[in-house]
Amino acid sequence: MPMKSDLRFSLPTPAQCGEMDRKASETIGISALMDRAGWAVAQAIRARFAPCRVLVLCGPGNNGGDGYVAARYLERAGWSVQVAPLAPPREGSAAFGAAAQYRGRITDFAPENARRADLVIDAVFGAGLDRPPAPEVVAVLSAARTLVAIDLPSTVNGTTGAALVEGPDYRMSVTFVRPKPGHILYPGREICGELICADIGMPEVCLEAAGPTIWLNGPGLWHVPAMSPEDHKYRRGVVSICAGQVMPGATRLAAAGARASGAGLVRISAGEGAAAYCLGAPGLVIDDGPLKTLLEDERRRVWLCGPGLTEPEVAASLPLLLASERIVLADAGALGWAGSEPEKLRGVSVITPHIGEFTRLFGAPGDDLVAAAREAAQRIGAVVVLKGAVSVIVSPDGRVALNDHASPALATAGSGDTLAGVIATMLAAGMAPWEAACAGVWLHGEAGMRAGNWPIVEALDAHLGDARAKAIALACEI
Ligand SMILES: NC(=O)C1=CN([C@@H]2O[C@H](COP(=O)(O)OP(=O)(O)OC[C@H]3O[C@@H](n4cnc5c(N)ncnc54)[C@H](O)[C@@H]3O)[C@@H](O)[C@H]2O)[C@@H](O)CC1
Ligand SMILES: [K+]
Repeated sequence: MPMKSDLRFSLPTPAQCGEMDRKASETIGISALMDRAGWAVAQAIRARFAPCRVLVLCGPGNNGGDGYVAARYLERAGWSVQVAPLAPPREGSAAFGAAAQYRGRITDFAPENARRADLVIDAVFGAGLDRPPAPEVVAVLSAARTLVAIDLPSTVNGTTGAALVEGPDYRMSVTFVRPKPGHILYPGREICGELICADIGMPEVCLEAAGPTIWLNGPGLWHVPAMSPEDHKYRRGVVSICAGQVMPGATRLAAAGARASGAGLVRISAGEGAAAYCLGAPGLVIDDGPLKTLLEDERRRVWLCGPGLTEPEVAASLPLLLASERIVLADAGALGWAGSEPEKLRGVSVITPHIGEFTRLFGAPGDDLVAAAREAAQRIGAVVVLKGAVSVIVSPDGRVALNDHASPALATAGSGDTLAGVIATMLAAGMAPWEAACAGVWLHGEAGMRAGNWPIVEALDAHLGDARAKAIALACEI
């Protein structure tokens, strides 16, 4: 069973929102929530636009109901408003009540009306969108000069962020209670424009009843250990890294990332290649002994295997690490070594593939990254960090964190090696694998945001300590 995490980080799917609405209908009532939702939309628009001619496109469901309410409040504020219904709401529904309360102008659901308006509000479909909208709907949306979505654009899958059809981009989307995964994941994120999440007083029990399993990554969802007067290097944690002879740079970057994010001690297991590392950073310990002997030291629990390793080098190390039941983070060369047989990675704690590595291991993920990463995590029993502009961090128990705390500055060679080092440090500090991976991805993103314009990968290290301090401070505030 997925563990319950803090609801403030939750990203309920549209299906879970349906569950939340059902629970809400037993307590606060949908009409009250709809009134607050429509009011929040009108407020967000009034705060960002000067009074202008508004057309509200209303669908048959509750999303349309929110549209009628927003129309009523904008009209009350003196704006020029028209509503274009796609289809009438079901009699007796909350949306039916909202439509009845709107007594303003009604017009046809037609492209020419959208073209004439200064601002078009899309209240056609929201969480209930369950198939691609008809071409007539897309034609009307596409005719708009400026579009604002209520909850979600009527073209975007709220669970996956996939565009169900090619459609227009929005200036802003106003959602309620919590963002949905489709607001965070690409391309939905880009289509939505500015995202506003309005508090409409949804009782927390309703959100809890929805049973969210997807979370927005951030401090408070996990806690990174702070510095303590009782610290010593083994308490902070030892990170051991398998090193190769051909590409020492990747190993060194991972080692530097591990040290800069607060590891107590970083050791490089270099075997016959030790000479290549001995002249590197003086704070590193280089081991030239056989791996088997190094594994006799029980304090060396956490191992990073993959950055800079050839497949034979992985073959000579990873099976030994797994046999000795170490906490292993597998990346880069280790993923290549597994090829299209991900089961070879069973026993590792965390893997960190980018989309190309993921595809080689598990096949193309398709439109639903979360579902694909979940399946992968279950298949190998390890945390999967699917790296991208929004990284997807999945535990085998089904918990998912979406990380949008990142910067395009991270899209540079070696950045993944640094990340692997940071996650290894979090594991060495005693964090559980999913939490460690979430924390590592966030710290790496924070360092990227602090590193300024076009940083080289080594520049990230200078910001990892401050990133960790910020994560600790933020988690205390929450
Ligand atoms: N979750 C919340 O906290 C709240 C949600 N509210 C609103 O309720 C919305 C969800 O309402 P509903 O569940 O009624 O769903 P929608 O209003 O999104 O759409 C439902 C209807 O559209 C039909 N439909 C879906 N896709 C279609 C397509 N491509 N072509 C034609 N018909 C299609 C469905 O069969 C259904 O009849 C949210 O998006 C939000 O705007 C608010 O009213 C109040 C609070
Ligand atoms: K909508």
